[in-house]
Amino acid sequence: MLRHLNGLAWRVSRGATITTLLMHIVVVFGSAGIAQSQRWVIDGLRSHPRDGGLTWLLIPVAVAAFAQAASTISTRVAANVAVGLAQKVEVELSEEILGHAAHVPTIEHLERSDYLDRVFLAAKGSGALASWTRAVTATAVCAAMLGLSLWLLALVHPALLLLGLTTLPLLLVAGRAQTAMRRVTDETAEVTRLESELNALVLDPAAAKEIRISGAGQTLSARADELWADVTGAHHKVLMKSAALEAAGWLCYALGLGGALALVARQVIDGRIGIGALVLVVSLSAQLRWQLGALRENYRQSAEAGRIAEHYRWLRSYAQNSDTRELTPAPAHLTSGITLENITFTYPNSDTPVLRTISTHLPAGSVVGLVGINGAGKSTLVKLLTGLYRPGSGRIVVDDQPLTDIDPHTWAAASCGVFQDFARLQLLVRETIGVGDLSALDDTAAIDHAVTAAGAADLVNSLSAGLDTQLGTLFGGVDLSGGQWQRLALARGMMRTAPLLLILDEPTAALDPQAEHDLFENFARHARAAAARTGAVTVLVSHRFSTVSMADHVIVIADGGIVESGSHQELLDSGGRYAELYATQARAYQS
Ligand SMILES: Nc1ncnc2c1ncn2[C@@H]1O[C@H](COP(=O)(O)OP(=O)(O)OP(=O)(O)O)[C@@H](O)[C@H]1O
Repeated sequence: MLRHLNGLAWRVSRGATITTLLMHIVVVFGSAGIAQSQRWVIDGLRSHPRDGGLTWLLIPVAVAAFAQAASTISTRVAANVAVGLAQKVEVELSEEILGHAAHVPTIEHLERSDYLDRVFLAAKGSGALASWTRAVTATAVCAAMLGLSLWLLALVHPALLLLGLTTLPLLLVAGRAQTAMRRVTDETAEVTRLESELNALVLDPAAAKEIRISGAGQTLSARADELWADVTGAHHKVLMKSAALEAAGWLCYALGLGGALALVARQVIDGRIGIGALVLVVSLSAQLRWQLGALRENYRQSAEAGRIAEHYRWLRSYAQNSDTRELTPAPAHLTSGITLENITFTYPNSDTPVLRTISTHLPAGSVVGLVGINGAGKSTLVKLLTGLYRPGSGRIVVDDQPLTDIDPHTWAAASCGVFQDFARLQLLVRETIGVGDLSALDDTAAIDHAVTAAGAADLVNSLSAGLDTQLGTLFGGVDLSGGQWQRLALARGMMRTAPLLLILDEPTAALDPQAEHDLFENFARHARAAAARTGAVTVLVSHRFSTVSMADHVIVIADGGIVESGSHQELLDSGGRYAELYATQARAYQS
């Protein structure tokens, strides 16, 4: 991972990478130079006669001034350049993290809290991760400065090396504190996510209506505050414990330092070493304290980045593992159609199967209606067909090829659809429609065609800047009614002109009956054109029988299985579940 980050840093700015490295080397030798030159000056004062001139002072003073200037300037330059470099690396890393999250073709992981925790921690920590190289280099620099200081001390008296030992407890404590903090951060990730979600909900304009009317805003805020108090409470406990251990570590170091100063003072009094050595030890002791603090802090940052790197690696391997097999692209045409063989499915966060045994054939070029009461599993079946979820058992076969052998990205590119929980993309109108087929994002003619097919031409023409109108109030654009947003979602779903699978999952729920009728006629034309070109299968989920009756073939789902199938008329004639649902709806319309 560190190699990957170094590679990223090198790619985004070679100059900054080299400058940081050189500046760090100057810092290491600069600090040792300062201490050593002080010793030369003091010892020189004793050994040179007072009336013998001061030319001997020139070299040590020049070394001291140069070392001081070089060390200070290099520290500043290294810090500033490293921050700029880390920011650039962070941008690249954030893109990679979102790329890994988007690369997974299914969506079941988005409902797994362990996955979401990892994404949350990796995305939140991308700054720390981007600074990993800097933190590791700074740790190495501090360790080198510490080593150099200890070496200079050993030159005064070998016993002073023991001062190095007294720094160990402090370093051990830093490692322990880091491990404890990592554990508590990972353990509280889900609660932290929930707290952010609650706060976001209070500010979300879409949820604002219900929250204001129900007066739940304060309750949600209070709940978020409670969760935050839990998270900070857990962190606080670890911090307090670490602070106590750290204080013990510093005490150990202070005792060592006191002993070292006493030893050197004794040597000076006995005339075994010069007073310059005492000054050197005092100067190095001050530096040691600073070096230790910096070592500890940089180590903490390195360890923190290492923790984030673990989540990042997990995400990367999760995204890569999802397509390790040899896969073939989706076919250009369907000849036989799509077959479902003994499909079962249970959501990852549930124990109750939604689909028990689904076996059926959806012929190429046909329009298939899916019918069933709320919660019967219609949308779930649609998600399995589009490859957003994988069946628990059984298989989906496209012509004669199992769907699991088809590259999911090409299958997604061969599918288009409109779902009941369609997205309200707050972009320009042309973008919110154009993302339905990224290759045609800049193709105004294709977008106009989709707009007309979805019956959204009047809507687009009524907007002040037409296709270039900004949508949504988040960015000062216009807001639309539910039905108008839905029409744009429909236009988006119609951008792909040669799909193999067209999905309409209750696409017209927000439209009035006349609008629905017009829309379905338009859509049927689109579906027939696609069927003639590619043998596309159209799956239509609707509660409105006037719409379902236009399908070639209707499948009734109940209790996790298919209870009836046939044409609209056949099902009415058989007097089964479909006829019963139809009669209930007809009565409701009459009354
Ligand atoms: N992400 C999910 N995690 C767990 N359970 C889910 C999830 N999505 C749906 N379910 C459950 O699966 C069952 C089938 O849901 P599905 O959305 O497929 O029904 P549906 O037939 O499309 O219903 P509706 O007509 O209301 O749209 C329901 O009991 C629902 O609660």
